Amino acid sequence: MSEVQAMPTTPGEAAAPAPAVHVRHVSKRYGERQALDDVSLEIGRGEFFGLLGPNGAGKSTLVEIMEGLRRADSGTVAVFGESPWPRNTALLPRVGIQTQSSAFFVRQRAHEHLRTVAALYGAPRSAVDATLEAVGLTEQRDIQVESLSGGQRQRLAIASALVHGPELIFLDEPTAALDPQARRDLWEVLRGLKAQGRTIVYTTHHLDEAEALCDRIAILVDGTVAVTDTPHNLVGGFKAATRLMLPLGRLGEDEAAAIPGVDRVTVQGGSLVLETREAGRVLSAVDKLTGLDGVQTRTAGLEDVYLDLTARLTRSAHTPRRNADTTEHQP
Ligand SMILES: Nc1ncnc2c1ncn2[C@@H]1O[C@H](COP(=O)(O)OP(=O)(O)OP(=O)(O)O)[C@@H](O)[C@H]1O
Repeated sequence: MSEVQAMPTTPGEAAAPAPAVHVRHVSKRYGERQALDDVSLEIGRGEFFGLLGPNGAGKSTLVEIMEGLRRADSGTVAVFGESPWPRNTALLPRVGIQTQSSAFFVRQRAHEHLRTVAALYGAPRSAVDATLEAVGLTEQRDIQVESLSGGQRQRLAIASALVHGPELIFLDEPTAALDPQARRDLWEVLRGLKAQGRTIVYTTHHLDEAEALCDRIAILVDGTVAVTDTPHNLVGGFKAATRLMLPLGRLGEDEAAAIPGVDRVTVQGGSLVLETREAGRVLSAVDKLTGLDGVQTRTAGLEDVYLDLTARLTRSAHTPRRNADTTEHQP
């Protein structure tokens, strides 16, 4: 098992600042389970980078390796040009980490907890109130951590990752326990951090979030990077069907299916859904038959790209060889 080492630099490379994170050919195995298989990616400074993938794809393992919390079996990782493993104390003030199981000083009040975290990093006390404000916890500052709601604790975990003003922030499903308004509020906080030039590595299962926030995303499937690109390019390159939604009762299913250009007709959530790759032609036919009042159209988004890609790759991975690889290890 080889150590993860700092990236070698050549004289030509020395002039350019190192990327925020550089992962090259990283693999990691837990027993028989290949959690990461030859993963390479580069995250630029100031980039908002999303890490997506189904449960068990290897996202947390990859993030923990980038954070220096876990050692890769092989490959190299560099954070601002330095190896995060073994524990690199020079990187600590530059990196903020929120995990799915963040630890708290539960007997402290929210602001005391954050003050303790700030002190550990040598951050100024003034940062405490500003960070509580940024994550929307000012009103809860005097509440004991153990009495905070799940979503409020989540926000405190995020505040703990931000309070020392790190340049690189790892957020692992930060909106998992947040209500819709708190989620949108956090988006604004994150956009503010991005505007300040900070780099954000963001793990999420919310595709709308990745589409709205991330400059680039990587989709991990079965421990390998299936694709890395901007949400815009991924959606643009995906030739998906457009869905036309008609109020029920407007057209019969058979009548709709007979319209030239309609690929599939289903009934979903009170609508007759027509899938087509010739939206203009079908819309004009629907217009002639029933008018377009109340007709909605939906084009493909990142979620469609993600579902298509992960379904295809997961299907192709479910060969006898893959099954043999995975039967012994459950999360
Ligand atoms: N400490 C461990 N020991 C054994 N197997 C592990 C360990 N940690 C993770 N695994 C396995 O490695 C694979 C990748 O897990 P990982 O947690 O990195 O995936 P993930 O993409 O973060 O999943 P999720 O979206 O569910 O959080 C899974 O099959 C998981 O069961």
